[in-house]
Parts: sequence; structure tokens; C-alpha cells
Amino acid sequence: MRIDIVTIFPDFFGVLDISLLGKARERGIIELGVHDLRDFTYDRHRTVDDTPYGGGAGMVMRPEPWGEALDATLTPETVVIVPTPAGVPFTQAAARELALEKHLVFTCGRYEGIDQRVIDYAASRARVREISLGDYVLNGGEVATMAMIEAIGRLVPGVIGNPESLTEESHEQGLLEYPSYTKPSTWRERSVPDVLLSGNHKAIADWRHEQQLERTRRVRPDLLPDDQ
Ligand SMILES: NC(=S)c1ccno1
Repeated sequence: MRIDIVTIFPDFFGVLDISLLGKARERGIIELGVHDLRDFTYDRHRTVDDTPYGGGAGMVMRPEPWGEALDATLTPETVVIVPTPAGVPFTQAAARELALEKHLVFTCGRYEGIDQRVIDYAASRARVREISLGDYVLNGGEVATMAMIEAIGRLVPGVIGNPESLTEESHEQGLLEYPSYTKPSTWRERSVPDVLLSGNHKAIADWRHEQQLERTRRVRPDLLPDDQ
């Protein structure tokens, strides 16, 4: 997979050189390109924004630099991801789908957002997904892009050493994950549930599933299937 990010804060993504994604890049599983939107401007001040038509507070990102940034990154296989509070909620299912794509371009808006014609133009050349991390407003798309790259990148085939470890995580089966424990068996007078020490694999699996249901009922009843 190749990922391109267009942003006015390219240094923000330096952290993607380390950890799991850093290793995936070293192994050639994921390629990453970070592009400074100001490199697609030609005025002395490298201007990327201007006042909104129709008035109103704040500034809007100009279409011209974005058009050139898209020209430099789009391919017929690209999925353009626009982080925006006005987007479709991001889910584990979306992360799984996007992890199978060949090329993602993240467009990090700032100010009051990107001129709408940029999104419309992008949609004439590639698939575009406007995605929200949640019902709250950030100062720009960079934090959301980082979170999505983490969620998507770890699902790209070959990135996680043991794919089985992905199957029992929260939201993978539509339920929240069960509680986990490790040594010591007793810590500050709190002991690990006896079933986990029993060696009875069926009893452990049943207990874990029940814990998933109980935690999901308590914390996220909206995720429960109707028959649970
Ligand atoms: N909620 C999201 S993804 C967002 C992007 C920019 N501001 O909020």
C-alpha cells in the first residue's frame, strides 16, 4: 500500500517513521509520502487560504494549491480520504476495507476547511471518502489522519506479525474486547479470574465471550445485535 498525506504541517507526521508503521515501511509493505501544501503555491508568502465567499468568520483553503497537490498524487487506484466533522463516522469495518486498497491520499484541511470544489474535483478523478473520527471539531485534519493511518496501517496484510491477534480486539466481531490479565496472578490483593488459570480452553473461551457481551451491554449497548 502507498499512503500520501497533503498538509501544511508535514513535520507533524515524523512520528510515522517509528513503531509498527516505521517497521512496515522498512519492510516495504507500506510506502509513505508527506507533501507540504505550500510547495504547491507560487506567491512570496506561499499563501494557502483566503476569505470565504458569502462572508463569515475564518478563512478557507484555496483550491489552486490543492489542485496541484492532487495532480501530483492521484492515480486511478487512489482513494482520497478527507477528515472532516461533516463526514461518515470512521469504524473498524472502514479501516478493514481501506487496509485492502492500493493507494490512499489524505487531505488535511485547516482553517474553515477546503474549498468545496477541490473535493468535487477529486471525486471526478478518484473515489473520495469524507470521514469523521467523531462528533467534535479539531483544528485540522492531521490528528484524525494520524489516527486513521494507525487504525488502517495495522490491518494491512503483513504488518502485524500474528494476524490472529487482530480477531479478538474491540469491534472486530462487533463486540468490545474481554478484559486481559498477565502475571502475577495476584496483585495488590486483586486476583486473576480462576477460569483463566484453569487450563480449560472451552471454559476460558465461553468466559471471554460472556465478558465481551457484558462489557458491550454496559458500555456500548448500541453495538449489540438485536438478539443479545
Ligand atoms: N472530527 C474530525 S475527523 C475533524 C476533522 C477536523 N475537525 O474535526
